Amino acid sequence: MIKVGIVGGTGYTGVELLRILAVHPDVTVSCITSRSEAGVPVADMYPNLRGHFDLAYSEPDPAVLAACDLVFFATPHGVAMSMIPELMAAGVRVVDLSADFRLKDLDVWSQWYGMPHQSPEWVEKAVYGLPELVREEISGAQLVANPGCYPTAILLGFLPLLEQGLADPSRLIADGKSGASGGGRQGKIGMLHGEVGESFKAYGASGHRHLPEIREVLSTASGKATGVTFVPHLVPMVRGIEATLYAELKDPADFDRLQALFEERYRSEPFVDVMPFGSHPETRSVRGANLCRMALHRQEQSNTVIVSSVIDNLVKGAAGQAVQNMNIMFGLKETQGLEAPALLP
Ligand SMILES: NC(=O)C1=CN([C@@H]2O[C@H](COP(=O)(O)OP(=O)(O)OC[C@H]3O[C@@H](n4cnc5c(N)ncnc54)[C@H](OP(=O)(O)O)[C@@H]3O)[C@@H](O)[C@H]2O)C=CC1
Ligand SMILES: CC(=O)N[C@@H](CCC(=O)OP(=O)(O)O)C(=O)O
Repeated sequence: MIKVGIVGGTGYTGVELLRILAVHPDVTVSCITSRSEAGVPVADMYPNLRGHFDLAYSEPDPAVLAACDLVFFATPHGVAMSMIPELMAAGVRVVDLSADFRLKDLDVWSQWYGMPHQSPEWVEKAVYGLPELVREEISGAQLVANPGCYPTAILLGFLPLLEQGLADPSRLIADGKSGASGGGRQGKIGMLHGEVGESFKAYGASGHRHLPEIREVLSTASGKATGVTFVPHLVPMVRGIEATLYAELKDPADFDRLQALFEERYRSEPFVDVMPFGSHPETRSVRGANLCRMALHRQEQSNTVIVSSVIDNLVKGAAGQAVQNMNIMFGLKETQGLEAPALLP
């Protein structure tokens, strides 16, 4: 059994990790932290977990975490990087759900996250945990940087086009929409039901911290500098991201082979579903599932290919992908604990 610790177990992604790990046959959760709820039994706080966990929340203790085989950080940015050197020295493997190790360029990281990096020596060694892109590297990694939620939906949709050099990499557009759980559980006025309900708005149009992450991964994957316009939106739902992606095809004749190309690219991927050409994937079709579902479109009289990509931000966009990465790191069946279909309606 893999002995797992979770730092940040009261937040949305931490509790989603617990929900998934509750039925994972190869894992025991031995430690789950919260500073504000230390001493409170997990099942008292989250009754959906009654009967699954006897644990109570505890203060983060590096000595206890160092005794785990793997630690998940489901904490705000800046927390994991302060504890990583000690855990790495103890031989613990880590999947960090925050953005601390996602960007390779430290100056760009500091510019977007507003603080100096505390573990620069581990940034280079960390592997960006998008299994559909770098599965082999993940299997040997000690530290995996779990991708951001918007980047997961956007990268999976753009990758087949850029890997094959079919689209102009300088003119990509990603229009992202997220449910409010993407903002986390800590109180923010902008996330109150009275603010989010019956409303729909763009935010971060002049630049969002996921922009450098999307740009860096696409540039590495395509071998070319990539120009992406990314605008996120907040929609009045709890879970889910829909990303509508636009790319200019260099040669319109390639439209005829795009569907086959996407199907081939993801044929052996258990967590990517390419729907029939012209479909409109819905966020509710992936709610609770570790799945990115996508579909291609061609708008009439244009060379623009449109990809609609949906994920559950808390599952394929966070906790599910983190467990997928753990499975790969420990040589388990990649789908272990992640096979449940979406909840619908
Ligand atoms: N929500 C989403 O859809 C996604 C989130 N992420 C990322 O995952 C991480 C967690 O997100 P989310 O679950 O939404 O966040 P929440 O705000 O819901 O939860 C944060 C958790 O971290 C703990 N925490 C906060 N500060 C510290 C600290 N200094 N030291 C130790 N623990 C701390 C909190 O508990 P306590 O304060 O009691 O210790 C809480 O359990 C973030 O980096 C987020 O950006 C990634 C993809 C998607
Ligand atoms: C709706 C909402 O607020 N979404 C968050 C992104 C979700 C998230 O937690 O970002 P990471 O995946 O990088 O951790 C935001 O825009 O900052």
